Order: sequence, then structure tokens, then C-alpha cells
Amino acid sequence: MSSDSVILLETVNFAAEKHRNQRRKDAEQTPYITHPIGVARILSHEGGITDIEVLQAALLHDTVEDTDTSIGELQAVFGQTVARLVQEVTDDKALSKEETKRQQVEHAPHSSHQAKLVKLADKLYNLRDINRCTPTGWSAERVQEYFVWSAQVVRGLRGTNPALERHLEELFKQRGVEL
Ligand SMILES: Nc1nc2c(ncn2[C@@H]2O[C@H](COP(=O)(O)OP(=O)(O)O)[C@@H](OP(=O)(O)OP(=O)(O)O)[C@H]2O)c(=O)[nH]1
Ligand SMILES: [Mn+2]
Repeated sequence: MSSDSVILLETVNFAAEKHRNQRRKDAEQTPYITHPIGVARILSHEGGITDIEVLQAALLHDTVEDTDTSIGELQAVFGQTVARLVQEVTDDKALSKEETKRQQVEHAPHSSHQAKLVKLADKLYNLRDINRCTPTGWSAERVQEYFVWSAQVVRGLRGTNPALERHLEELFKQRGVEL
């Protein structure tokens, strides 16, 4: 087996253990790990990304935000680049929900190319997931607001990966949201 495969198995196993008690907000309560795996898969299969550190960051991208994982832990296990990428896509928990959303819009254009890739795939997965099944308790208005806000973030990520951006543009168009 190639060393890249070994590294990816180690990374997906780490993420699975960290997210083991978490579920998605859909009616079936899908195990949360389907999301980070799906984000990494979008990058490889649709974005044509082979950069191992980007794929690792995708697998780990919600561990610091949503589990007891620290950036220091990621740095010790996976190295500085992967840890820095996860840091770049992690919301500041000290901020209010509203401020967090504003910060994502503000930070998107200033993030690294690698972090932009992860963010594009994260948004693409979540918007497709909403179309597949509305998260529990979300009104039609909240869904529409999520699309409008996501478009503001994606605007700052453009010029990064044409394939992913094409898919996102189509999803926004279906909701009447201008990118
Ligand atoms: N569409 C969808 N999203 C779900 C589901 N379960 C959990 N989520 C997560 O919910 C987040 C979007 O909902 P929000 O209302 O914005 O976030 P919040 O719950 O943390 O406040 C995403 O976080 P994120 O990945 O950190 O991305 P981002 O929204 O912060 O960019 C997404 O991964 C689900 O069943 N469907
Ligand atoms: Mn995510």
C-alpha cells in the first residue's frame, strides 16, 4: 500500500474516533463522520485534488470546532501544515453565531489556496445535504438564509477550483441566489 493511503487511513480513523458520538441534524441522525469523509471525497473525485495535506485537512476540518480536539494535538499527530489548514477553517467559538457568520465572509478571501479548497468542498457538501434532507427544525426561511450567506462566503473563495465553483453556482442558481 502507498504511504499516502496509510496516512489517509490514519487520518480518517482519527476523525471517526473524534466524531464517534456526533450525529448530523437530519431525521435519520446520520453519523457525523459521513460529512468530513464526503468533503474529502468531493475534493478528490470532483475537484481533482491529490494534495494529501488538503485531503487530510478536509477529513479533520470539523474536529476542533465540534470535538475536544485541539490544534496542538493535530500538530503533534499530523504536522504543522495540516494543523494550520484546520485552524484556518475553524470558527472562533468565543464569538456569537451572527459574528461567526460575518467572520467567515470576511476571512474567506484572505485564506490560503489550500484552505479555500476545503471551505469550497465543505459548503458544497452542506448545500447538497440540505437539498437532500432539511436539517431538523429548519424552516424554509432558515434554509434560504443559509444559501444566501453561503453565497457571500463562496464569493470570497472564487478563482480556486473551477469544477467545485461550477457546482456551487448551479445550486445557488436553483435558489435564485446570485453568486
Ligand atoms: N446541511 C446540513 N448541515 C448539517 C447537518 N448536520 C450538521 N450540520 C452542520 O450544521 C452547520 C450548518 O448549520 P448552522 O446553523 O450554520 O451551524 P450551527 O448549527 O453550528 O449554528 C454546518 O457546519 P459546518 O460544516 O461547520 O459548516 P458551516 O456552515 O459553518 O460553513 C453543517 O456541517 C445536516 O444534517 N445537514
Ligand atoms: Mn464542515
